[in-house]
Amino acid sequence: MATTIITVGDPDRVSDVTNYFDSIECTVHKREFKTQTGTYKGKRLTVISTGIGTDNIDIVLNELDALANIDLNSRTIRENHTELTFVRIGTSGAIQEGIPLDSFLVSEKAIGFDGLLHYYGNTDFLDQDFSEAFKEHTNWSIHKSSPYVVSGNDTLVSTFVSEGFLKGVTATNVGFYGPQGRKLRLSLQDGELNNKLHSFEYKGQNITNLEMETSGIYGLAKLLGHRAVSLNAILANRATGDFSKNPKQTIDSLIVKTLDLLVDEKN
Ligand SMILES: O=P(O)(O)O[C@H]1O[C@H](CO)[C@@H](O)[C@H]1O
Ligand SMILES: O=c1cc[nH]c(=O)[nH]1
Repeated sequence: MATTIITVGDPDRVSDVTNYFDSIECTVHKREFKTQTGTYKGKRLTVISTGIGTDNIDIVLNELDALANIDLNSRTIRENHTELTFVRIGTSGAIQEGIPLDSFLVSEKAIGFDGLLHYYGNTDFLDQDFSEAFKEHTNWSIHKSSPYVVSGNDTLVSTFVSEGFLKGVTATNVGFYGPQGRKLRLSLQDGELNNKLHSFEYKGQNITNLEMETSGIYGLAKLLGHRAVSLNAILANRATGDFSKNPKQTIDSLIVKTLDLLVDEKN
């Protein structure tokens, strides 16, 4: 495993990334988790698919951390901590009209509706004032997990912002349909939720986009002493109802841009 790890949702996206590599040294595939390690322009990288959702992120981040920081023979924590860098290359839907289709957005923060972080201790880094303001604004049902707010790695976020990525607050949802306000045959507990996300503002920050992994990645990376950044290819704009006409091309350009930026990165 390399110390810089690209996570993607879709197992097929792993080879979309590694097709650009100079060489691939290993491939492993089990369930939705496909992993390839190789080099791109001389930089060693691991690419892993996580499938969908923070429940899978819990498995992926804990197990990759274990490979780096636990001696699996003696089952003891290694004395010297190895810091990993996680870079999510994912897709997302914007909820503000001003975010163009096919743009790239780096998540400065995530607001997680998934509840994963509440199962861990030592989460003092969560922004409680932000989540309290959000719960009040949305009249959040007590039957749902309590939202939590967590930041990405500042240095990594700045690197991508300086390369023209938009910056935003990403809502990590616990599902794709009801939790993201999509209606097929079922009615919603709060049909106004996406409008409330759209109108929410806290200290000049708006919620910008929806996806399903970032809060778990940011939260576990902080707990485990790693760096993380989440990059979103904006394929839908839920506020305008528009969808990308070239999703494959947009994801591909995000992959190439990210790989080139990672070559210049420190780890
Ligand atoms: O394209 P990926 O990386 O899977 O990301 C987004 O797409 C999936 C939902 O379609 C969720 O995993 C969401 O986070
Ligand atoms: O709207 C979207 C697009 C991609 N992934 C999501 O979870 N939501």
